This record gives sequence, C-alpha cells and structure tokens, in this order.
Amino acid sequence: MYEHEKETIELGIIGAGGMGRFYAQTMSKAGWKNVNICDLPEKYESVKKDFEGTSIRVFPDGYHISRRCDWIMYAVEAEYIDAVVKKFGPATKIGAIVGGQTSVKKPEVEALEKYLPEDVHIISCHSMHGPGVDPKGQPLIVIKHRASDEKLELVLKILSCFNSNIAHLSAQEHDRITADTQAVTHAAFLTMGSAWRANAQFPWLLPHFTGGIENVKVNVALRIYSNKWHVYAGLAIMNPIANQQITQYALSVADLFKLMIQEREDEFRARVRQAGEFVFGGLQKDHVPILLDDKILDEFSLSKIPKEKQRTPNSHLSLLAMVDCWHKLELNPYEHLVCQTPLFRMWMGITEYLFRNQAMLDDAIHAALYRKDIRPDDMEFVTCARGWAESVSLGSMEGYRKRFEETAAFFKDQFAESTVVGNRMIAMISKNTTK
Ligand SMILES: NC(=O)C1=CN([C@@H]2O[C@H](COP(=O)(O)OP(=O)(O)OC[C@H]3O[C@@H](n4cnc5c(N)ncnc54)[C@H](OP(=O)(O)O)[C@@H]3O)[C@@H](O)[C@H]2O)C=CC1
Ligand SMILES: O=C(O)C(=O)Cc1ccc(O)cc1
Repeated sequence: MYEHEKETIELGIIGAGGMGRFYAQTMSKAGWKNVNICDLPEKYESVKKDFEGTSIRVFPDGYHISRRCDWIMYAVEAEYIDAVVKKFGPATKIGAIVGGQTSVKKPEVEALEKYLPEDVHIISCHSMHGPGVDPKGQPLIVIKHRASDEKLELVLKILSCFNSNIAHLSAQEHDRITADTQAVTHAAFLTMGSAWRANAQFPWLLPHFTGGIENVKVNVALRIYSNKWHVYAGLAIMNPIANQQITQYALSVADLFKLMIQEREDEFRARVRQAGEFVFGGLQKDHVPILLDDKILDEFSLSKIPKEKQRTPNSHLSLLAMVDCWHKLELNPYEHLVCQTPLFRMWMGITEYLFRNQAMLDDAIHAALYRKDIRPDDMEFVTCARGWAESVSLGSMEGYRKRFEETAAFFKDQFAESTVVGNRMIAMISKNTTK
C-alpha cells in the first residue's frame, strides 16, 4: 500500500527519545524508505550508533530534518516545545506538514503557529499510550489545525502503520479531554505513591493493599514513577484545564475525609450515592464492564502474601473521590473513552467495578467511616493529594520533578518487576479496547 509515497516522501522526527524512536522504528518497519531522526547535537554520535544497521537516517540537529522532510514531528519535552520550534521551525521546507507529539496541545499549536512559515501545514498527533505498548487499537488523536484535505490524507496514510484508532479532534477538545483521562488519573496514582512513601509502606507487603483491584493501584502507581517525570509534569502543568480538575480531585478527597473522621455516615453515604448515580446511573443494562472480574486481577500481584490472607477491607478513598470529582465537575468519563490511555482504562475499570458491586462498595464505606486502623493511610492520602494539586497549580516544573523523584527513589527496587506485571495488565485490558 502507498508504495509510491513510501519511496518518495521524507519523514522526519525531531527528538529521539522514547516516542521519537518508537515512531521512526514503526514507520521504517512498515516500509517507509526515508525515515530521518535527530536529537540534540551532543547526542549525535550515540544516536547514530543506536540506529546502526537500520535504514533510519540520523542527523545532527533539527535544521537538517526541517530542510529535507515533507512530514515532520516534534517529539520533545512539552516544556521545550516553544524553544525547539522557534529554533528549527523557520527552516521548514516549503509545503511540508508539521506537527508535534507532546501530550498537551495548546503550547504546541501556539509554537507551530508562531514560528512556522505560512506555506507550511500544521497537523499534530498524539498516541494515547507509551512507547512500550502495542499501538494496535489504541487511540491516536489527529489534529488538523491548519492544513488542506490532501495533506490530511497523506498524514493518515503515514500514521496507518500503527493500526491505531484514529480520532479527529481540535487542540482545545484534546486538552479538555486529556485533562481528565490523563492528568487526574496520574494525580490519583502519584498521590497513592507519595502517601505510601510518607507512611514508609511498601504496599505489596500489606494485606489491605494486595489482591484484586489493589494490584492495579500498586502496579500503575509504580509504572508511573518508573517513567519520565517530564511527561506527567508537562501534561498537568501546561494544560490549564488539568489544573482545575486536579484541584477538584484533591478537594473531593479532603471533603470525603472530613465526613469520614466525623463519622457523619448519612451525609457520607448520600454523597457517594449521588456521585455514583451521576456517573454510573445512566449505563445500559447490557453495558459490558471494563473489567470482567476483579479476580482476574489477582494474578497481577507483586505480593508474596498468600491469597487466603488477602482482602482486608479498604476505604478506597482514592476511588470514591474520583467519582465525587467527576460528579462535582459534571463530567461523564464514558464520553472520554475516545482519548483513553491504558492507565485511564484501568482506573475507570476499577472505579466502575467498585461502584457496580454493592457489597464491595458497602464494605468500603464502612471501612472508611469506622476502621480506625487505616486512618493513617487515608490521612496521608489527603495530604499528598493536596500537595500534588498545589504543586501543579504553582506551575513549577522543578518543584514537580523533586516531588516525583523523591517518591520514585523510594520504589526504585521494585520497578523491574512492576513493569513486567504492568505490561501484562495493559495487554489484558487492551484486548477489548475498541469495544
Ligand atoms: N512517554 C510517553 O508515554 C508518551 C509521551 N508523549 C509525549 O511525547 C513527547 C516525547 O516524550 P518521550 O519520547 O517519552 O520523552 P523523551 O525524554 O524520551 O524524549 C524527548 C527527546 O527529545 C530530546 N530533545 C530535547 N530538545 C531537543 C532539541 N532541541 N532537538 C532535538 N531533540 C531534543 C530530548 O533530549 P534531552 O533528554 O537531552 O532533553 C529527548 O531525547 C513528550 O512531549 C511527551 O509528553 C506522548 C505520548 C506518550
Ligand atoms: O497511559 C498513560 O496514562 C501513560 O502514562 C502513558 C502516556 C503518557 C503520556 C501520554 O501523552 C500518553 C500516554
């Protein structure tokens, strides 16, 4: 397919990190003959070495890419997008198509509009998964920002090699939806990690954090902390809508906690019930649950605790607060599945599981109100949720990095194992992504 284009079109990627390499390799494997990539000039020799023996061409910097390529993708840190496009954008070949892969589109399209010559087309994209995940069936957002239909057609041909589910959105729609699908999800898992660290807990050693949906919490939190901090910082701090949503999440956590410690059972139950009805009440009778059964999740444990000792009740404050947050923001997460990432799907899956399983929800509510032995965990969760929300609203990338790295260091010995288990979990949950 597209044999002529594959021989003649020059594809270019600026930024040879995880995503840039993943794009270059996938395109080259699909038969695109002219795939070009660069990173920073000081990394030229090492990147060249990494691509030795492949047909991918490595260049010293973005000027080389800009001057020769017909399709160009900036795959750099969101924080640097303005500076990098400012530098190389003006050298773009006449009539080329340019876009970015950053996880937040407002700063990206602003930079492209500002620095690219007017005869250049702007079509951005965003794969809704990390570089280690099979792209087949995962959402791939395409943003035709300033381009002819003919150029869009060419971009769709180029991106077809991922076999992803293409969704067309504007930059604004993208940022509104991903604030929920990604930024709040990450905030919840980041909070779990820093709360465990604050309590000096390795959760896989504790009965109330092992088995079933607890395994998702532990694996996903560790997966995030084992990745690059700038990905999470960029999409939270540089997206103004993300800030509002993360702030509401922290507020929901704190409000619920205040009702819990005063044992105001009626109000607490009413608030959880109303939120649950708002989010899940409209589901059709034949709705297929995202997770079929939480027993499936038992096999994704990092724990060595025997199964029969598992399952002591947990308040699931993180999940109750998520549903409360969606309710307060009047936001239906099912409408956002168009931008789902594997981690969001997992998060939705366990939330849906809890709220549609009345016995489990009752146990969680009871534990939240009356089990004093888990209060220290919930108290740290409240503190850390507010800490992350403040860190995002202060807008300091450096502050975010410090918070992130402190917790990452605490968990680092477990990363190798959690990555393997996390990959299996993502493969399981992605099986019916498109359904
Ligand atoms: N990782 C993920 O799961 C996903 C990430 N994204 C987004 O894609 C983008 C890239 O992410 P990812 O690949 O993970 O990050 P990486 O940090 O792995 O890659 C970014 C690369 O760009 C390089 N770079 C920085 N400035 C320049 C420059 N002036 N010229 C050439 N190269 C430069 C960086 O170098 P250095 O490290 O020295 O700064 C780095 O090697 C980010 O915006 C991220 O938000 C999108 C989807 C998924
Ligand atoms: O699945 C997730 O949320 C991830 O953490 C991976 C990820 C990170 C950044 C993106 O822009 C898209 C996907």
